[in-house]
Amino acid sequence: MAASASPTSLKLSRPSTAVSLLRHRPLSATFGVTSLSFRRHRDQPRRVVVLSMDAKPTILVSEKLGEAGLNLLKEFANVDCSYNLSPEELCTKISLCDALIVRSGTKVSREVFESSAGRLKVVGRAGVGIDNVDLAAATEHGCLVVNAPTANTVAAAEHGIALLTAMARNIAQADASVKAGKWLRSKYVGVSLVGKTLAVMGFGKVGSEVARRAKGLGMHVIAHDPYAPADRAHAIGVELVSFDEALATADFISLHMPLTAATKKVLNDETFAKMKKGVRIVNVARGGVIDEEALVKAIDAGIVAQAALDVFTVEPPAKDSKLVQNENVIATPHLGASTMEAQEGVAIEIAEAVVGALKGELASTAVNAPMVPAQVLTELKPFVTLAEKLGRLAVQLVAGGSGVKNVKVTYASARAPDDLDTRILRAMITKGLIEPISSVFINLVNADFTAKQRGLRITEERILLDGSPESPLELIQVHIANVESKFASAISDSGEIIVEGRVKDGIPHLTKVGSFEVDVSMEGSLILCRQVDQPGMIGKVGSILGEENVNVSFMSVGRTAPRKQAVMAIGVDEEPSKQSLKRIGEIQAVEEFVYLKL
Ligand SMILES: NC(=O)C1=CN([C@@H]2O[C@H](COP(=O)(O)OP(=O)(O)OC[C@H]3O[C@@H](n4cnc5c(N)ncnc54)[C@H](O)[C@@H]3O)[C@@H](O)[C@H]2O)C=CC1
Ligand SMILES: O=C(O)C(=O)COP(=O)(O)O
Repeated sequence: MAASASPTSLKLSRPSTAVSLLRHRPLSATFGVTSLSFRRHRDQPRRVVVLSMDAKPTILVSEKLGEAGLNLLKEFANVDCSYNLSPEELCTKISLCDALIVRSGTKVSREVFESSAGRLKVVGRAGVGIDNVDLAAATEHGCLVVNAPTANTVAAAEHGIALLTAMARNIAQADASVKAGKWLRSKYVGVSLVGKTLAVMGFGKVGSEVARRAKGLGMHVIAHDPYAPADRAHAIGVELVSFDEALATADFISLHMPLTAATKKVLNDETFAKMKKGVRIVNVARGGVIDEEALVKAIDAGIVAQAALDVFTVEPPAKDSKLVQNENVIATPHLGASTMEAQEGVAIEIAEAVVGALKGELASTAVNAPMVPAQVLTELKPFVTLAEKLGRLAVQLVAGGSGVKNVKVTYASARAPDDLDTRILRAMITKGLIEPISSVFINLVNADFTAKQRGLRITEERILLDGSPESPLELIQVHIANVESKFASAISDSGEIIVEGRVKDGIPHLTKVGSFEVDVSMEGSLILCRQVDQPGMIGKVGSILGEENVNVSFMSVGRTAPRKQAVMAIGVDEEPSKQSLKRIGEIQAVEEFVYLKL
């Protein structure tokens, strides 16, 4: 059945409200001001609708944070600074918090997310390493994790260099002996750095700053990092080498990789055996990248001459730790990021990221969600709303009992597929598909995970259109296969439920249902009626709704041919009573109808 090309439509005028990508529920004071105008209801006064106005969010800060960051947080939220909480105390408090800010000393375990019972929306790590946060659990609970990846880079690099030089010249041991009244000049003869080879393991932000500084000390610097671009290394005169080559040639090894499954205990019995005898090791990364027992053995065997450690597998390490007590080891209590400057920097960086995330903005330092540049997000914003509404509408068209398993999303755009980032759109369609039929809250963080968990397979298809790619997208279609519909006209010729939408003047519009073309703004709620096309239908439906003061915001009729079948789409601001819907269904020409909440 072919539908007519141009649906008839009446007028709408309505500003769009803010798009929330990350929030579960409205959080801070959110004012949505809606002014409606519609020809058929000219006598109605303009209205201002306050959508919601909730209390301030609560942010728990569980470790010391710089003052400037705290002040930023306090402008927006209630801030609870509670340090040294036990795991049980943290789990108890967290159910009353919308955000949690930690450093390396707080374990944000699965239990923390479970105890939050859905309230915790963002965990901010005031620093780089997120190995103390259970990322999988965060994602499963739809909780965004953000970090502050840049503000402590220089501090960590400077600490690495401080440990390197202190170790080479026995500064810590010599200082302790002078304070103990000794004067052991021949015992503390050190080694020179100039001309020695330093292997930087992990050539990221800290690693490359260490390399730059070590070159300034006259060292020959090599680096191992399977993911670092060679040109970045060449630019500062560093050669990238294999792991084994780094171990075999280094006089000093400085560790700067994250702690991951791949880097856990990467220095172990086997790898110590590959090192040059007398090598010296600096670790400002994470204790877990070294097998600490193996390090003690390697020191005892003379393979490792000295080690300078800022980080430990368990922090603080045991008082009688053989490693810490070894006279060839110098240790600091995880001080890499602890400069006044770095702490003010990370505090501001994390406060901005957490406040932004609580406002529903996308964070550029998100660890478990797509990072989308601000200008791409601005462009996609109306399509984000459209995507969610299409998903919401499509799933409500499915007849009860038939499970949605296969959804295809088609994006038609004149932009090259690589220029269109659909991750947010897919997440919002998923949100629209799942939320109306479950109690789960979906956001950008947990959308893919939740879809997979529910056996919902979402495939995406791009259609490349001719023409000017001014807008990122022309239209989005959502197809649901292998289901029955409670509105048979929503099933297209291909046997799937199809809904299609476009953005017009910044407002999402429904432009197709099944094979019928309509044009109705997707705000408020929607009544879809299939009827025999005949005069007076709009009036009949309109007056039933008008009788109970239900405001019609938009009407559109898509028909196969004059006086044949037509689908009428009616946008309403208020929910009509069951009685009114029944009366619409009883209009003689109406063959089927459905009421949908957008
Ligand atoms: N002690 C302290 O207070 C501080 C410690 N850190 C730690 O320093 C480390 C580095 O931090 P950033 O440089 O900011 O991170 P980054 O992400 O900029 O750099 C990490 C680098 O490690 C590389 N890498 C990943 N797997 C590797 C592997 N198997 N072998 C070699 N390289 C690998 C990555 O490609 C990346 O280039 C992290 O573990 C971080 O937690 C950072 C700041 C302060
Ligand atoms: O940023 C990092 O990765 C750090 O290790 C710094 O840890 P901290 O914030 O000082 O507990």
